[in-house]
Amino acid sequence: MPVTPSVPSPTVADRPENPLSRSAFLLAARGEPGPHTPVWFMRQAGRSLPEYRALREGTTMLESCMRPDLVVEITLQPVRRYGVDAAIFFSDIVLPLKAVGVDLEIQPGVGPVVAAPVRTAADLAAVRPVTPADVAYVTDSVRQLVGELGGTPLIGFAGAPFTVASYLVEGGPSKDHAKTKSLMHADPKLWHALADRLADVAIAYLSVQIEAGASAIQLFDSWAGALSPRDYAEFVQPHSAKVFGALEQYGVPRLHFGVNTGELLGLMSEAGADVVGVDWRVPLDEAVRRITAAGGSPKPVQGNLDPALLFAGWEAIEPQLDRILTEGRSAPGHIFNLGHGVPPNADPEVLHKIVQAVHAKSTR
Ligand SMILES: Cc1c2[nH]c(c1CCC(=O)O)Cc1[nH]c(c(CCC(=O)O)c1C)Cc1[nH]c(c(CCC(=O)O)c1C)Cc1[nH]c(c(C)c1CCC(=O)O)C2
Repeated sequence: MPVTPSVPSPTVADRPENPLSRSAFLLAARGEPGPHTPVWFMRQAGRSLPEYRALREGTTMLESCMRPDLVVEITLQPVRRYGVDAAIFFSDIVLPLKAVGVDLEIQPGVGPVVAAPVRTAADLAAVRPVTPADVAYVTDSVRQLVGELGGTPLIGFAGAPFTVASYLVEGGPSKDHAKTKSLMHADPKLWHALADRLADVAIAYLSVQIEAGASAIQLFDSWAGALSPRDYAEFVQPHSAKVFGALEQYGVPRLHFGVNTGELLGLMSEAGADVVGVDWRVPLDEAVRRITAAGGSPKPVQGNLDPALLFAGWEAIEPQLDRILTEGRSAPGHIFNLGHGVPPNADPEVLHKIVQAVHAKSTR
């Protein structure tokens, strides 16, 4: 019986002369031993950094994403300040929709708002995958970044079909995702057409980033935790699996993350992730058990400090780092991260201290 490799095939980053071949992040993502436990933070670039706020002054979020000078500088800011083991490309999950003409904006403090929500088959015509020509600024930005980052890998990313569909169907952020779930059940044919289209959007956008030099990708299904395992398996998993399947050819590690996905970890792993992101609700050793119980082999995991702990003081944070590092050892690889994004009011000093402490505590 053919055995499916659990780690991607070797890429250029594996050649010894490439500084990325020694990247702690890429080694952990492949389940191989490295110099220390790598750290990066979701939303490490952004409002928690004064240098970000200064640079963004007078430019909207989406305009910033289209200017390589800003994208490069904003992506590098947290790498310089924190010494994290990976950079994440500065963009947004709705950028590829904006790039093909979907009328939307990102409202400060609110999130993506869509002028004409997608609720009928006719509305779907507005949504198509990007071509490299639609996002030449992404290729430019990634190429420049890869040149500047040297031995620090760049993570490309996209929104997963469910999370992006939620913004399109609801018209903006939603707590209960009621319109999206209603559409799924009331008109499964339209739902599957929309999710399939959004899988193609993610594939196209991620391919552009990988072809320009991104060393890994993360598919954010931030809001998938709103679904029951049954609905996730029927309405979402096949579409996320299409994204992961299409990217397998590139051989870069594929990370997958959502919030409140404790009940879905096995299914999200099964969708084709090489690394499973875990929020703070499930300890990493238990996450590994859930991933393995789904029938797979153990996989590298990413996470999972509660972002609220950033405000609790070092005395409270440090024991949590020890606990998470210990629990993370039950996985073949552990990438330290928060359980969700850096809150805008987080203290950059605390994040810097966490990077240094995780490195010091895990150096082998
Ligand atoms: C759900 C989601 C979105 N965007 C994203 C997700 C998935 C990740 C997650 O679960 O947090 C992904 C994203 N958005 C952004 C990044 C950049 C890279 C990084 O992580 O440092 C990433 C990875 C920049 C951004 N995207 C956004 C900001 C803030 C805008 C600003 O600085 O004015 C940034 C830095 C805007 C945005 N865009 C979105 C939201 C919910 C918001 C926040 C609204 C707000 O609080 O203002 C949609």
